[in-house]
Amino acid sequence: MRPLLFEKYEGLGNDFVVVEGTSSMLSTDDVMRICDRHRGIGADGVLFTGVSAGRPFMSVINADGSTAEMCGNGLRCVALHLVRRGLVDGRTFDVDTDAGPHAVRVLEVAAPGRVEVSMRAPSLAPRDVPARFDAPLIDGELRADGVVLHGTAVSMGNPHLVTFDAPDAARLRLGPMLQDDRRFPEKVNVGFATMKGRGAMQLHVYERGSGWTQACGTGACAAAVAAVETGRASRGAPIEVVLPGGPLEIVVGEAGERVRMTGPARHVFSGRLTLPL
Ligand SMILES: N[C@H](CCC[C@H](N)C(=O)O)C(=O)O
Repeated sequence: MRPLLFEKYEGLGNDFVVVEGTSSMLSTDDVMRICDRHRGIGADGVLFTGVSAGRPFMSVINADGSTAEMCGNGLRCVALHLVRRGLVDGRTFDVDTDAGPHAVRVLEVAAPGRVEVSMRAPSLAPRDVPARFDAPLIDGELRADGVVLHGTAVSMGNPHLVTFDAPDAARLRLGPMLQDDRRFPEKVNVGFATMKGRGAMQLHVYERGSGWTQACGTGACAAAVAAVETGRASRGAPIEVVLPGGPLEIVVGEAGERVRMTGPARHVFSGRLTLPL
């Protein structure tokens, strides 16, 4: 039996258990039980954070125990946590993630919990997503379960497939199906977007390893990038991405530049549990 101190956070209803330490602290079973909304705390994932050798870090484990390279809503929650706990100086700092050498940059942690971050630059290269296509998938035709739709594959450090033309009636069926599509060897987060003019969209995301969530930060970034790459939105202009849990403001920079995401993060409660649950 071992105690575990944790903090519960949420960003637009995408909720996380935040633990100071590394992901080696918990087994896959621990994470799954912690995230279980009936037998545990309940969360879309567990975030591990702290400062190592003077560098803030974040690691992400999904509710099903799978590892994710990046988490946008989680990053805002971790940024708020690091500031609340006095583990970083000031309001602007870099955070190392498992998405490779380019740290993401927290630009501002403003009260009450409005956080602006500079996400790493997106990539549409199939090898980066990763995806089994010969060329970048930009409004490329896909067939799934007898439905013909068009999708754009984007890496935000984690893999995303965004479609603007999936029939609403098919969305609930297509989300889980496309998440496991064999063309995405590490599975994929699936975003179903509907443009509302050039500066706004509605978005529902079926997340890899967590299912339908109230919000997906990297999904909002990927959908904004896909909208720009397919001519549905403009670079440099704010795009309001409205998710079931609320809106995020995304600004897509020039090609190869970072994507800015602004939205809320909220500390819900502190807790202590005894493992194994
Ligand atoms: N399920 C995602 C990680 C969490 C992403 C999402 N919660 C966000 O805010 O970006 C994946 O496996 O890539």
